[in-house]
Amino acid sequence: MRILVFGAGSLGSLIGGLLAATHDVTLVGREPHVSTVRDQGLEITGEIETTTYPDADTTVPDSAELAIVTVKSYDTGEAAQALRAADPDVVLSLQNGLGNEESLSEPLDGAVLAGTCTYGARLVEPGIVGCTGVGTVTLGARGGGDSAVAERTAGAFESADVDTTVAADMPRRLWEKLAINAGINAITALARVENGALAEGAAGDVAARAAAETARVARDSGVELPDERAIDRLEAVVETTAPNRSSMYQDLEAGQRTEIDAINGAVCERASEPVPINETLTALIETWERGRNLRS
Ligand SMILES: NC(=O)C1=CN([C@@H]2O[C@H](COP(=O)(O)OP(=O)(O)OC[C@H]3O[C@@H](n4cnc5c(N)ncnc54)[C@H](OP(=O)(O)O)[C@@H]3O)[C@@H](O)[C@H]2O)C=CC1
Ligand SMILES: CC(C)(CO)C(=O)C(=O)O
Repeated sequence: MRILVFGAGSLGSLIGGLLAATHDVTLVGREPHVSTVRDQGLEITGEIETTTYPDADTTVPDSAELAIVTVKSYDTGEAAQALRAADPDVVLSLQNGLGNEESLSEPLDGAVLAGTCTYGARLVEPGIVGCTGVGTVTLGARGGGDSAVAERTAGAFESADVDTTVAADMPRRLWEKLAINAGINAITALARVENGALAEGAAGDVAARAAAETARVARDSGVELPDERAIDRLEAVVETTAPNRSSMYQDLEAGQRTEIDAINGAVCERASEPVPINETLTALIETWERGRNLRS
């Protein structure tokens, strides 16, 4: 399959690098990473060790069967515009947060699939990406239901040994992942603690309330997600990722913009009743971003 990965940072390089073992892959990213990959190949280190040889560029090729989007959520609109030149048959987002599929489907004609990914990745240096956790890609029709396109896409991932599940309930899964990120990311970033610090105490209670608010907004949006399910999933992820620094904690440490708009901000935007925990977390992170001139 001719696959284009838009946003060859940490996750895009890992997934694109793995897919390049059996597919014709182009990584679209930044210099000097893309020239290093073109010249020397992409080295994957950590929990998976291999070198593959995807093509790499700063602009999109003129066609693609599948485009995988792995930019940060605040760059999705720009990614969608850039992808018009490749006119991909199928577009798949593996990003965190809500609203990415909507941003992609507006300017693009191809089928847009929803996805989540529990692989962990970190760009170590140009040409080298670390796999910090072997996980699963879950994908399916963005509105839910069976999808032959999703089955074909999953087949392409599996033929490259990327563990993949096709799900007929992607809306619920996206909200469930959102509840986890809404509970963990901003709190660990603001308190500068690893995920495991939310296993007990006041911060853990606030995280559970953020997840429960998210579940309520999901139900108001027509997605069946009980509070207990959202809190159970949050607690399970806090336990399994206890030593991790959340991506938002890492963003704050690096002085970079966060994905707050697509996480707690997305909950606030869709809520028809007050969601005080999500509103507070959004306001605090946005204030930090404004103070750093990372948002207008
Ligand atoms: N890393 C991980 O383990 C996981 C990440 N995710 C999600 O995946 C998404 C990506 O995360 P991650 O890989 O960590 O982020 P990164 O910032 O490492 O990767 C995104 C890359 O896309 C590049 N990019 C943005 N816009 C363009 C453009 N117009 N042209 C070319 N390149 C562009 C960025 O460059 P620049 O920074 O210069 O703009 C950056 O290199 C997020 O939504 C994240 O939440 C989900 C699961 C796991
Ligand atoms: C699941 C979790 C919270 C793991 O750290 C994550 O997705 C993130 O940090 O963005």
